[in-house]
Amino acid sequence: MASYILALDQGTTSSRAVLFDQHGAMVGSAQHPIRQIFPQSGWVEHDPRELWQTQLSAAREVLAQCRVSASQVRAIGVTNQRETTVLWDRATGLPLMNAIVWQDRRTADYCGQLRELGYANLIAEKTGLVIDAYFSASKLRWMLDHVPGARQRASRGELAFGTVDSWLLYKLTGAHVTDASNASRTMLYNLHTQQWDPDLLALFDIPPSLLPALVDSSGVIGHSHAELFDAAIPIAAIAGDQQAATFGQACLQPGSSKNTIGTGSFLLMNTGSRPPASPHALLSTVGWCIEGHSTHLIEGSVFMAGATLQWMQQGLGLVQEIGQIEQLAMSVDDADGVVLVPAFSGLGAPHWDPYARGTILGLHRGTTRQHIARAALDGIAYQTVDVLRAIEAASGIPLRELRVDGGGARSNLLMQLLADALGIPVLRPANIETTALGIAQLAGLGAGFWSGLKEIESHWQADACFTPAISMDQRKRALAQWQEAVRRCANWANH
Ligand SMILES: Nc1ncnc2c1ncn2[C@@H]1O[C@H](COP(=O)(O)OP(=O)(O)O)[C@@H](O)[C@H]1O
Ligand SMILES: O=P(O)(O)OC[C@H](O)CO
Repeated sequence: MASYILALDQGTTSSRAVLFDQHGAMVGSAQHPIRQIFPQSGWVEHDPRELWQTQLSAAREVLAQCRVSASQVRAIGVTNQRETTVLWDRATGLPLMNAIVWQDRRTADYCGQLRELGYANLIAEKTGLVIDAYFSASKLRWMLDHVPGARQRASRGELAFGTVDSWLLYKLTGAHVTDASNASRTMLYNLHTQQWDPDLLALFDIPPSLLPALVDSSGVIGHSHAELFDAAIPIAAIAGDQQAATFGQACLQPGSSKNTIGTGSFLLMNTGSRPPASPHALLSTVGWCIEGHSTHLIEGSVFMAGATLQWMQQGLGLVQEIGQIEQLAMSVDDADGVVLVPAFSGLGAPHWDPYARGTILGLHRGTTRQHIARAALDGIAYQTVDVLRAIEAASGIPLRELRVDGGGARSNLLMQLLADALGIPVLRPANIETTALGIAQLAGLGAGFWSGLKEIESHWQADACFTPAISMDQRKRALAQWQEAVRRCANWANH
């Protein structure tokens, strides 16, 4: 009887379940969208119960659709939007409030105070992170300070904190665990000791009893509750979605890199068995931890990429379907001087400005929605250039090509604009669900379904290669205009 690996990919905009066969080929998938809750400007929340219910429904659906029984599933791997913070009651399993999503900026002022108090070097040295509202620590502190009674209950050991992986693992198995790839995004994990850091817990005023236990990214962690599927299934991997995508893109050697264009855009380079010495304005993060050995990555995180197109569809009502933005943008030769900086949630790497806001410059009477659509795609590409240049400077390794995946990789025009802006070839794999593939591979390795990295690498196949088609001069001019636009949107929310 054939057997399979089931990947659960809880992303920012949807919960997906993808089934893979013995060859690493996708045999089916199911997906449910997630409600985005915006209580105030700069705040973004998800309902944790919805994250779980949509994830469970997607898992059940893909099994039913493919007529695969739970006993045929050798292992489940869980991957997730990172940093997003959940706080729940250990006794009832109920969340105390909505999850605070990674894009949420409510703790920007508190993070600014930490920077002013001179904690930037200490935090960078211990965690590899830049002080920013992006990470979980300040979000968890906010919850403890704002949910009535939470701090007292936390100090009595009644509450549990987790990123979305922990929350899903808790619902699947009852265990309260996370792995180093997710822990390294909390700002509470020490990259060098590979443990939660007591000094940081004290700094953020977080009781250690809230924290999940640390487990390997690959290896059997537990089994799903029998009543969830028609048999208990081993859970054999956990990893943050960007790290899983790096694995799924077969970036297994130092120097290899990928960019995922989903809600945000995340460029990661493998730096081997040690954290990079000086990540500059980038992040040093754990890729995956197998048998206690961590592989490290350097990362540039951009907060709004594909989400810019969602805003154009849902916020502006410019198009019915996101795919139509590409058609609009293709009907003009260029953006005709319009530049769109998608700083809707501030700017991440390498600018780190929580008070920057989205900007459209260069409008004139002849500007059409086609030009604005084109400028939106350009803006997604130019943000990647800023990050790629910073990664090259930090690592000393010039990139010769870039592997790209995520929902944005569906757009051929965006892939071409990216190659034009970067000046290097952009490779799109046959399976752009590389996040799901990567976590399936980690689970397959952990459950002994696949023999090792050699077999895993053979799963990667190219679908298309986009090569730069503009001159160096054109690129230079476009990027200079972009840099100027970024400068002008800086600190906008404080004006
Ligand atoms: N045809 C398309 N062209 C460009 N972008 C697209 C297209 N289809 C989807 N997207 C973008 O992909 C993003 C979703 O990608 P996905 O990898 O599913 O993200 P996430 O994991 O963050 O939920 C959306 O923000 C959407 O704008
Ligand atoms: O849900 P995604 O794919 O946009 O990924 C979100 C990132 O993990 C945030 O750090």
